Amino acid sequence: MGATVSQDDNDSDCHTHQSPINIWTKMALYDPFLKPLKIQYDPTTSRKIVNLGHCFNVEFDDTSDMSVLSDGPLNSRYRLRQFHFHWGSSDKDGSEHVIDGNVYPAELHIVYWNSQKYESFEEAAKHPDGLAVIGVLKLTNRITLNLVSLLIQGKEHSFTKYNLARLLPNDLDYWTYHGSLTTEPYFECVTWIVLQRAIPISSAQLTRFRGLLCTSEYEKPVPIMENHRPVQLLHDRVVRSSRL
Ligand SMILES: NS(=O)(=O)c1ccc(NCc2ccco2)cc1
Ligand SMILES: [Zn+2]
Repeated sequence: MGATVSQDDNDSDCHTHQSPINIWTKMALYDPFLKPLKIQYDPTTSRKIVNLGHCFNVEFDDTSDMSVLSDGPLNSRYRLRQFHFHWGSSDKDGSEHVIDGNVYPAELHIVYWNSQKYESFEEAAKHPDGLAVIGVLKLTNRITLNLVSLLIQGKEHSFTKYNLARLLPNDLDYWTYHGSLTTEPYFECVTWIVLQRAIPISSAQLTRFRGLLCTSEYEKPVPIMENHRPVQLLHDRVVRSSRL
């Protein structure tokens, strides 16, 4: 009889840095050496918005260091690749990270890769310091209005001069921990930076998310009702906070 593989192979000892997690704010360790996030953004780098079937991405030109993230918990400069959202089948759930047991209706992920050490996003994703993802809850109408034309999987169209700053709160205090991609291939390559300021998102905007279809033109329409992963075990990790 061969060895039995645990149902969720993330329990095996080589998958102990998975994401998302429940952040118990009272257990987070204030680290005075954490710097403020430095977010440099050039609106001319936004390229297109695309329905990937399980979510939609706003994608950027990441052929040079035009829109970059540095400082914060990071030791390198990270280049902006894309941002996307996670949501639920109702306003009661949807976020991936959970704060003191509280689930939010949706979560934005702004995905950067370490262009100082690695040649490409795909290469960076194979290393523990390869990616940095900012998690935040915020939505502006321009994105949801664009979803109307992205209804079916595979659809995309140009999305230029987008001002990313509209997605971020003024207060950039954050929790940070080492974790993974929250979808396949679940690589443990992400320095997570979860903003402490959650900005409300309207129910109408969430409804438009759920209106996105994961089917193509010729199939029976199936909406992307939810695409958030359950929280994972913290194991030996400590979450640090940029604010006392
Ligand atoms: N939800 S997320 O921010 O953790 C996230 C971000 C990016 C990918 N990309 C998937 C991928 C392909 C090759 C390497 O990586 C998957 C998940
Ligand atoms: Zn994500």
